[in-house]
Amino acid sequence: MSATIIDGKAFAGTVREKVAGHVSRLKEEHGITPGLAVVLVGEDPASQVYVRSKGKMTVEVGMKSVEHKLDVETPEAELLALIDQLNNDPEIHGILVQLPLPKHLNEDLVINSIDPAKDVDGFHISNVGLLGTGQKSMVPCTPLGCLMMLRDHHGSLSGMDAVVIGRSNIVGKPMAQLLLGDSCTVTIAHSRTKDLADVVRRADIVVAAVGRPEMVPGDWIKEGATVIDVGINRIERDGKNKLVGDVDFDSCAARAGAITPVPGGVGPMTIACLLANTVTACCRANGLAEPEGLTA
Ligand SMILES: NC(=O)C1=CN([C@@H]2O[C@H](COP(=O)(O)OP(=O)(O)OC[C@H]3O[C@@H](n4cnc5c(N)ncnc54)[C@H](OP(=O)(O)O)[C@@H]3O)[C@@H](O)[C@H]2O)C=CC1
Ligand SMILES: Nc1nc(=O)c2c([nH]1)NC[C@@H]1CN(c3ccc(C(=O)N[C@@H](CCC(=O)O)C(=O)O)cc3)C=[N+]21
Repeated sequence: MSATIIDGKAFAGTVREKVAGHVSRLKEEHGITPGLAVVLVGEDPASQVYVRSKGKMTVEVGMKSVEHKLDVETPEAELLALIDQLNNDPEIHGILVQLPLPKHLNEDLVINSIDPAKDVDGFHISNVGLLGTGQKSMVPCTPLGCLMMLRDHHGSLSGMDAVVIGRSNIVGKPMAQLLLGDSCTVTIAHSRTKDLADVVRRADIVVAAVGRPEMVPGDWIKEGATVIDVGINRIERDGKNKLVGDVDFDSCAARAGAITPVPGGVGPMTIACLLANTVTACCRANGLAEPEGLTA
């Protein structure tokens, strides 16, 4: 079997077009411009790539984009003061603090100081709790992007066996919640999982979010399964820098029914969902009907 390649880049383009439509409506009918603030502390290379393309796309869909780049040694009180200022700024509807933060900063404290209504990453403890109990929340962008691609490909996910490899707060756990919400039978695997190969072989849907280049080989994949590769790993091969995922693309594509590539899969959807969440937050903040099809 030769897999369908799920084109995340193209799908993200259609999501951004929808977002742009809502942005122009908000501007014309209500005189409101959705605003997104991104806070970057220090110079994590992965985060820099993300911030760059995010800023460009925010402006492309007609939103206001604000970037705060802080020194790597910024004291916690200063970061918290900036977040407080953004929480109280009526022109800012979404706040994203790039992770990971430098070691001297308490990540939980920082994230939980963001106004949950402006927490477009969906990492605040209130949003995590709302998602876990099936209530309306801000949904983390990467898992939301994965869910949109899965729904688009399969229609209903009800009753499917899903395995999520990775249990981080930003990808693995919220991904599992969303799949459960769509009535999958969900297994969360991690570094202590016994016989990962066996666990993955049972799955109709495999979401790999590990951070280990090409660790999932094709012979773990059930014939016809859908493979969503969240991994973003920079490696050197044949003297060249290359971006690869957490699955071995060629051997997995040979067995899967559908698979997302890296680059051009989950990454662009993450950014599109960030913009979607900002429009959703803006509508909610202004008591307006929120866009359909842009949330979980
Ligand atoms: N495309 C996108 O938009 C995004 C991509 N990413 C990428 O996704 C990947 C994962 O990110 P993130 O969740 O933040 O990573 P974390 O490092 O926070 O989590 C990795 C998870 O993988 C598990 N793990 C590690 N080694 C193994 C192993 N040998 N077998 C099984 N499980 C293992 C860990 O288990 P344990 O808990 O036991 O340690 C952990 O739960 C990275 O490549 C990252 O760059 C991240 C965010 C967005
Ligand atoms: N608070 C916070 N929220 C995040 O969502 C968050 C974060 N911190 N820290 C870093 C990770 C990583 N991340 C990516 C998003 C898009 C691409 C992306 O668009 N990738 C392109 C390739 C880009 C390239 O060429 O390097 C692709 O896969 O096609 C990558 C990585 C979001 N993260």
